[in-house]
Amino acid sequence: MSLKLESVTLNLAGRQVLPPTTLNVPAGRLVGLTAPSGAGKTSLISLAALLQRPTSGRIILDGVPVPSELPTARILVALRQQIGVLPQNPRSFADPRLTLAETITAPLAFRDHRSRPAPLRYQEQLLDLARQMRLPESLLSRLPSQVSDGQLQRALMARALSLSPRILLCDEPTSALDPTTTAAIFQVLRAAADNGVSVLVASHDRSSLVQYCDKVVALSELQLNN
Ligand SMILES: Nc1ncnc2c1ncn2[C@@H]1O[C@H](COP(=O)(O)OP(=O)(O)OP(=O)(O)O)[C@@H](O)[C@H]1O
Repeated sequence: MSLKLESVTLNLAGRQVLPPTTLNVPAGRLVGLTAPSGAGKTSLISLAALLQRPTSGRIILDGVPVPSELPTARILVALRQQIGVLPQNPRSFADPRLTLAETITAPLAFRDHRSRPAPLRYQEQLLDLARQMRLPESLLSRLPSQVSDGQLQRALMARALSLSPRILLCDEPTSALDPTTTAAIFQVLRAAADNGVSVLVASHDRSSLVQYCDKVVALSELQLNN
């Protein structure tokens, strides 16, 4: 599913935190995004994830603009379920009461209208996702407070992949990882793109972006022609 942000802006607390920005991530492409701290990369990802509405501009999925009037909650949920998001700060995002197994399978439980996480029902997918993310099975019963930042980051990446998204948005996916695990994560992102997923990766690790991405863009370049 292709993702296009067309001259999107975001105002928060009366201030423009994202100036007009245009970005295109075609289906099957892995696009890297670099930006200085505070330039608006997290804001851009939250717009692309349909977690916030742009103040102006349009978001276009597979050529179809997302309505600027809030679509019904059901349509919005259906669209969001096609978009996997790895947040920048895993520690503040993860629910401290859920085990890694519950965290990873929570989107599957939500999709199936379960009121509680049910990792045993999704055991096969859980083990497959953990394997892809190089997470030992023995960690899956632990709480976020009982694992390292890098292990939690990999669990949240597994969560982002759990619904087989058609768009994947990753905010600093390897900030807490060693070089070997970083390479493994980028290989997973590469494989997702090769399977037709549109992948956007924001990272300060420019050398990994250059090594694995089809294209690396600076946020400032996306704002020049608007
Ligand atoms: N709720 C808010 N209200 C007002 N300003 C905000 C709010 N959230 C973020 N900002 C401001 O918006 C700008 C962009 O924030 P954003 O989090 O998108 O930056 P970023 O590029 O992801 O930065 P970093 O790499 O440091 O995480 C920053 O200057 C920030 O201070």
